[in-house]
Amino acid sequence: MHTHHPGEVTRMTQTVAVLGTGKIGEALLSGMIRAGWPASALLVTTRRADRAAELRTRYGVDAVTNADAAKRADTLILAVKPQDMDRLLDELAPHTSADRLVISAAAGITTATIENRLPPGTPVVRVMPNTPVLVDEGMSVISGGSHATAGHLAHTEEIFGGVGKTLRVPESQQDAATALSGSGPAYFYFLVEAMTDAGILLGLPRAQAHDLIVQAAIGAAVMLRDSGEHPVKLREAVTSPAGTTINAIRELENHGVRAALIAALEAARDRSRELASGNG
Ligand SMILES: NC(=O)C1=CN([C@@H]2O[C@H](COP(=O)(O)OP(=O)(O)OC[C@H]3O[C@@H](n4cnc5c(N)ncnc54)[C@H](O)[C@@H]3O)[C@@H](O)[C@H]2O)C=CC1
Ligand SMILES: O=C(O)[C@@H]1CCC=N1
Repeated sequence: MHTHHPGEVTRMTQTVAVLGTGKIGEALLSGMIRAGWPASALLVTTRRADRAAELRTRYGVDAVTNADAAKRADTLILAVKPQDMDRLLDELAPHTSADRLVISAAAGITTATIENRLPPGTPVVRVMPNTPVLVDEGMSVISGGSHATAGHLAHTEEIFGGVGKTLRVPESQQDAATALSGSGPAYFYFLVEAMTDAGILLGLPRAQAHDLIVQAAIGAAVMLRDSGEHPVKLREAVTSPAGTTINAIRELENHGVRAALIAALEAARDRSRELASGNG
């Protein structure tokens, strides 16, 4: 008896192209290969020939032109910067057809903007992934455009679900999701960097300070994910009466760290909105 994973048939018969293979494009490509996509079903496009050669060697995938990718691939994943999207859509439009699924990972760019530039009826899905897709702990936030069916969304989840979690949201929430989740890892890296500096100030060697903070981050992250407890409860459990932690917390409050984070994520959301209007 054979048991078929519903995704298997799709995977064997579908070609997926990653257009623009920079940081997020390559992260996704490597994740798809780890998740079992055959290299023969994957195409990439790049701006530079040496980059194409590098990706061919590293992953065994074919590097082609954007026009060829549009002709050959069933699913096109657009992973160029929002500022480069206009030009990419110009290159694709004459060669693609409405039976292609177009997935955009670009911050800010709406499905309507992409639909308007491609053959009428083209299904478009907007996804905001993040770089932890590199370690299969990504978060990909997904919204369908006006021609995206349940099947298109499921196919998108199959691709991005191989490298982490997925969540569907209405497209009106994508700018917020970008601020929280797309940019989110950067805030944690920033905190680790700052706290490692603090360790230096307190006299620890940099490597030890780094390791202590990273392990605190991992421990805290796993507890946040697995304990089912509210973050306030978890923090209270660390904060002993008249102890060390409360002294640190008072300084964080004095320096407005909570308000700073709220303002920071609001600024990221606003920038995502600006990028929608092609504001380089
Ligand atoms: N870096 C991140 O954490 C995340 C990035 N994104 C989105 O992913 C997109 C790419 O971001 P990054 O990977 O950080 O930038 P990146 O600059 O590393 O990658 C973009 C790549 O696209 C290539 N490119 C540009 N125009 C091209 C064209 N016409 N044909 C072929 N290749 C072309 C560039 O040479 C570059 O390698 C952006 O739209 C960004 O909003 C989304 C989620 C997270
Ligand atoms: O910084 C950016 O614009 C991209 C989108 C989300 C993460 N990186």
